[in-house]
Amino acid sequence: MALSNAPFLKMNGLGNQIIVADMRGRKDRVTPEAAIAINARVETRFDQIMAIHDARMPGTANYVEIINSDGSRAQACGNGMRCVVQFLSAEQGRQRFTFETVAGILFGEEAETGLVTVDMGTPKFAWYDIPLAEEFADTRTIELQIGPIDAPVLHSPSVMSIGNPHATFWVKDDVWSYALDRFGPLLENHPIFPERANIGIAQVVEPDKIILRVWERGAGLTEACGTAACAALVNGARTRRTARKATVTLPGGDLVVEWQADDRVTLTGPAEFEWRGEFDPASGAWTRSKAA
Ligand SMILES: N[C@@H](CCC[C@H](N)C(=O)O)C(=O)O
Repeated sequence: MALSNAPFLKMNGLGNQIIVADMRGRKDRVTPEAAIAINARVETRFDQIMAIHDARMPGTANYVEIINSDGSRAQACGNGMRCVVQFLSAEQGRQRFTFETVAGILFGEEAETGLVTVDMGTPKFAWYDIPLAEEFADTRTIELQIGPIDAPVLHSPSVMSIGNPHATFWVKDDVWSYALDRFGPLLENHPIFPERANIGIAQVVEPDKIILRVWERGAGLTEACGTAACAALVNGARTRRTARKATVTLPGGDLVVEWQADDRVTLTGPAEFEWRGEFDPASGAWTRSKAA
């Protein structure tokens, strides 16, 4: 028997294109084929689908699954979590939520200002946790063998996991002068990253100001990436380039990231509703709702 369509909201978190799929009360999942089909249409091009399922663990509001636009599954998505918090907050009239994700238990809260803060958990630095394909005693700076690319600074990133794998490459000049569209795929798929990696190019302007561009694993160049902003701040602080709290400016705008004394990392920024529709989680066939 065919299942009914599931409702979705098209949202964005600082220009990170997000589809919030309401899978509550259902047993099925969004398939990779559906994600690829949805992304193939210009109107629904997206970076991540955040699929909200019924809670599986006591004490959590929901289980949230994350699907990249290439159909792969991700463990964490900061901008998407803010969209989920804003959707549930508007629906339920309460501001604080606890979620289960593959990356662990995360917390989110919408403030009176409309900005949303998510607690993204604790960073991991061990090579096997990121993961890397070979042992590195110190992941604050690793040397990559990349072959003859014309940007030597793109050989020595700081690497870590904030649920998902990140490499932050530090540059002293303008982040826009680097052909991230060309280097991104090469670095994302470098053999040192057995599960691929999100690639950030970061410039520290002041200890509390970072400019960042990101090539996302499974999604390519995006306007903003919340977990990459967390990685830039944490990697910046552990290499003594930045303070433990900073504004991270991405093409889509600003995020505030703090690496707290208890080791947890928080991310604050906007989330915006665009339009709603319904879709078939198996095939990706969708229609836009007439209601706003
Ligand atoms: N847009 C995200 C990150 C989404 C997941 C990432 N592409 C991955 O595969 O790890 C964010 O805001 O954090």
